[in-house]
Amino acid sequence: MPPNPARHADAPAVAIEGLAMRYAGKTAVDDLSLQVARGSITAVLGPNGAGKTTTLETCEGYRRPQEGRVRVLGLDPVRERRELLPRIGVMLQGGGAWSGVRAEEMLRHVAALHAHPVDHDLLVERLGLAECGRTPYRRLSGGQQQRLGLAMALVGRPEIVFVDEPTAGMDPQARRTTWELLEELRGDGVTVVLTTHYMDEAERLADTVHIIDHGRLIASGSPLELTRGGSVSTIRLVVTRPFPPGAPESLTAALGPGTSVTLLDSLSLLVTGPADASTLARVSRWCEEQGVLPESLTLGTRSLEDVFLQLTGRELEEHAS
Ligand SMILES: Nc1ncnc2c1ncn2[C@@H]1O[C@H](COP(=O)(O)OP(=O)(O)OP(=O)(O)O)[C@@H](O)[C@H]1O
Repeated sequence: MPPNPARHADAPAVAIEGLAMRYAGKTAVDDLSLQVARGSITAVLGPNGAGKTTTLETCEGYRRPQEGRVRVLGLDPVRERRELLPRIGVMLQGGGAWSGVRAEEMLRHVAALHAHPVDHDLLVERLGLAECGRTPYRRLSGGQQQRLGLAMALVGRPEIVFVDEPTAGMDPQARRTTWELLEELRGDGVTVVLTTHYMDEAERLADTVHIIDHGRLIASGSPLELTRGGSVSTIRLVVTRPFPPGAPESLTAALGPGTSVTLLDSLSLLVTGPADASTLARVSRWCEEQGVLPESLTLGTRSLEDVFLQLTGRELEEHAS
């Protein structure tokens, strides 16, 4: 059946209900439900192994949901794959191109599969691929492979693109270009679903962030909603000698209700809550009572990093590759 964008025109770009996926009995995705609005950029954020790629692969039709239901543009990605495929763009982790093929040939090949591909030369220039057009895929740098993967996802003028860790391995310039490109796509009404474990990427780009950990959705909202407006609300305490046992509990008791304390490592901890003068004074009084010498006491705005830390008790980046 030829693509018919009018079918399910009111359906969300992505609707996932109760998705569960297991590999050899090990749970990768656990009762996950989320929706993606059309024309938005949505980031699925989580550490390595959280289940991001598996979730995306069910949306792309590469994996059949073991439990639950997945719809993309109102269509079943497995049963209605032929109808859906021309309408989606997919950037796989690890590129998805044949190892011996030249970059430009690969892009032309993918373009030829689509009825109305975008201007190939424009895409090559935009993504800085001109200089490596004749280079075999396996000889491209990691960042060039990423950029080619992105070009392959976009060349077919998709209504929705799934990009798996789009800027992993890219240099800062290529990262910025990629972000601008994804923002332009949103400006043109294209829906972008990306996975990332870069907080700054999610914070900068996404209209909605879904944080997942161990296959479960643990928080959803706009970056502003999740960080409560980025108000000053964290104190990072770094000390010169390891904290005594039970330090987080004892500091929590000293600060009273409304604050939470997370031990980051043996020499640093994060206080989340009102970071006002009285909290600061109590933290330094507690240091004095415990006989620990602060090396630094830093006020900060609550970031997605802090949200993740508070929800899981772990830092995201230490899990990042
Ligand atoms: N083909 C597979 N066979 C067995 N286990 C798998 C397979 N693919 C993924 N897993 C496991 O499922 C879990 C989720 O993996 P997934 O790749 O979806 O996570 P992710 O959040 O995308 O991680 P990353 O950020 O490292 O890409 C992990 O524990 C992973 O080891």
